Amino acid sequence: MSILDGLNEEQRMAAETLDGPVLILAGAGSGKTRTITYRVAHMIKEKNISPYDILAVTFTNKAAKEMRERVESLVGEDSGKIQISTFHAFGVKLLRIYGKHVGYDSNFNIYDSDDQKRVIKSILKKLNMDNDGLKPSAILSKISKLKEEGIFPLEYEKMAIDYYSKKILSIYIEYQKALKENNAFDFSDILVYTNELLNNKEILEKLQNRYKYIMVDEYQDTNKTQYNIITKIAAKNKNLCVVGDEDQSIYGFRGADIRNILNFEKDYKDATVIKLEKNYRSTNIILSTANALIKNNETSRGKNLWTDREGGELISVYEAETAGEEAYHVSNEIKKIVDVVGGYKNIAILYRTNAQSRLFEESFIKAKIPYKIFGGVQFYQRKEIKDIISYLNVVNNTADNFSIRRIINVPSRGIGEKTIKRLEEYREDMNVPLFYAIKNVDNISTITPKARIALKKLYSIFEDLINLSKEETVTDLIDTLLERTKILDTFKLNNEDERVKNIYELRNGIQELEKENGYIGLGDYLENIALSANTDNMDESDDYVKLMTVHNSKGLEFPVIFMVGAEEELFPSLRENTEEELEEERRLCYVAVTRAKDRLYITYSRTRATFGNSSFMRVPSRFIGEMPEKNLNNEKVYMNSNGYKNDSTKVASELNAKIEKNKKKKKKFKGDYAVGDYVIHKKFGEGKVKGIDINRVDIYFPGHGDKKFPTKIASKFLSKS
Ligand SMILES: Nc1ncnc2c1ncn2[C@@H]1O[C@H](COP(=O)(O)OP(=O)(O)OP(=O)(O)O)[C@@H](O)[C@H]1O
Ligand SMILES: [Mg+2]
Repeated sequence: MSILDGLNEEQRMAAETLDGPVLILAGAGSGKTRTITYRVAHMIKEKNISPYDILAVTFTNKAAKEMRERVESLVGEDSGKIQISTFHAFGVKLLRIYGKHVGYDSNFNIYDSDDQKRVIKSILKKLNMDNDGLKPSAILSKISKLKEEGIFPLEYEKMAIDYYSKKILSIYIEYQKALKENNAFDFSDILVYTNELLNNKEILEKLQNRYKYIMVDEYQDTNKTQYNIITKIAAKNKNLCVVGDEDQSIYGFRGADIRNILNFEKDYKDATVIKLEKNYRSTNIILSTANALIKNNETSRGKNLWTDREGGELISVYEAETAGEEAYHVSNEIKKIVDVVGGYKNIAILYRTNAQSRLFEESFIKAKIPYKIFGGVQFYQRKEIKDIISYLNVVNNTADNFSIRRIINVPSRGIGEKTIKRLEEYREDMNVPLFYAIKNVDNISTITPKARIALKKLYSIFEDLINLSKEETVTDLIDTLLERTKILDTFKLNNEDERVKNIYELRNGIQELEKENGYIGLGDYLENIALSANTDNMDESDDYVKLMTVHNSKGLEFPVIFMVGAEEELFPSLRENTEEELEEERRLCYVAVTRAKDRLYITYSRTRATFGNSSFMRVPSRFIGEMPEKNLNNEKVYMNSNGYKNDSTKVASELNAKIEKNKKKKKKFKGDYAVGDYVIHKKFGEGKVKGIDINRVDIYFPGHGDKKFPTKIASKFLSKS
């Protein structure tokens, strides 16, 4: 009996080939993740390889947790010694140890997008650009993209020749400086600096000697920095096993580079390449549908995935009149099938954008269907929770000015704008963190006695918390924090019960965590929160319907999938219309379809409110038309015996005709704009018309995002390009 008995021949071969580079390139549901999980167990249990020698990188915390549990069930508690984590968690671990080499203290904080926005805003102010019409979120996504592609300020300087890029460059430089000054990393920087660490020969050698066997799941979605990190550490032993599926690369928009997996054989000439062709997940109906769909991608190399699960339920396609009716239909179907499919827990709703969740939520509440949404605004993003976390951030890292600024007057303690301005001036003059300016408030003569007392009180709270944090649990820390700041009293006074409840929930969560894991240091706790992701708390056994974006469903599987909102301009969502982007959307659809084990439902609506209240006529997604007709069971009103495709074309052309008619009608009073036209705006520069509504023109301006103008007055702002 071997652990590897649980694998088929090809999988087994991949799990047994331990020396040298191995590439497992295979389609969805073929057991890639299972293979590396078993491979790890086999190494430890049957090959006597020390668990400390192994580095396994997964795409999400959830995947890491699952892999660890799986390995544990196969080998026992040795699994705890293996480094199984996401790239980010691995990076943080290294930076805690070696951060000094890249200019960081080990107690660094991790900034989320809200923190990042605050940093950007303060820089815009500092550079006198806050009236330039630049959107912090647009700047941030540009900077992150540059980082993910490995382009740092020095390199960007050479590329930044136009007006807009030059502005971005100056913000980028200041931004990096600010993060370092506050001893904080943003998400991308965790990887960027981890990679930089590895330029230190001594450190690199240490890591190369330690991690003799490396495995990476979902390799098709690694970016350049992640690629570099792995390549460097693996360079000595070259025992690198990567698994992935080029047809599931869905993070190109965020800098993932599909070439990393496609060039593996070039990078490692002696690589063993293994293809897995048997799909264990889905019925033949679902699998053949996915195969047919992905064939439409030029870049797809074609797959011979097969399954012995012959036949299966046809894919149900449903056309709703409105988006609300779509949600209603889904609730109805769920009620019909829930008992047959083994409960709500076996059902997932996948959509293209988080915004679509609202209607489903409403309809599930009405229908009394238990559900949980993964993604959207997260618990830790709530104001009151962020406030508490900001206090803890300061306790953990007193250089963190942004966290201090956030809570300096929360709850209100009489510290006003003027006082803050004087503290900031002192901070700048003396070149110290804000924390020390507060400590030395007696030296700032311009601060009023009243404000001075308040600041001293705040400082003493911090002093006590910092002392406590060295020996007490995080729960104790929170209790003292609540008691000393009286933050709950303010909420209670204002009848903000929800906030009070949330803070208690936070506290209970910490207590649970401590019960499970014993003592947890403050730094570890904060890291845990910062790296937590949407799908972390998904428990397969809890009996509720799970709702999430297709992106978040990556690597997961469910007996029943509802793929909703299958409409042109939503899925595929065509932002800029390039062929490459369309192919990424198709890969996303392939991911959605292949999450389903037994049943797949596809729904779309003929109308959907997009801009504010107005309803837009919709066209069914081209992806439906690319699926084999014989696999689809149309519940469409327009269906007849000729099969789906004909109808799809008919419906589409009918809708298109309507849209054209509407467009023409609108053209009269909207000043002659048509979708696809280029226009010029004084402030935002050149933009492209994306959509026209009865009363709005929707225009995309590179660098500024989407802007909407009332049609009646649009011509005042815009001229034709
Ligand atoms: N040899 C096997 N015997 C039994 N079940 C298997 C085997 N290989 C895979 N499976 C099962 O098939 C399903 C899909 O496997 P897995 O999630 O590892 O596939 P994957 O290739 O990683 O999929 P994805 O591309 O979606 O990440 C799982 O439920 C897994 O347990
Ligand atoms: Mg997988």
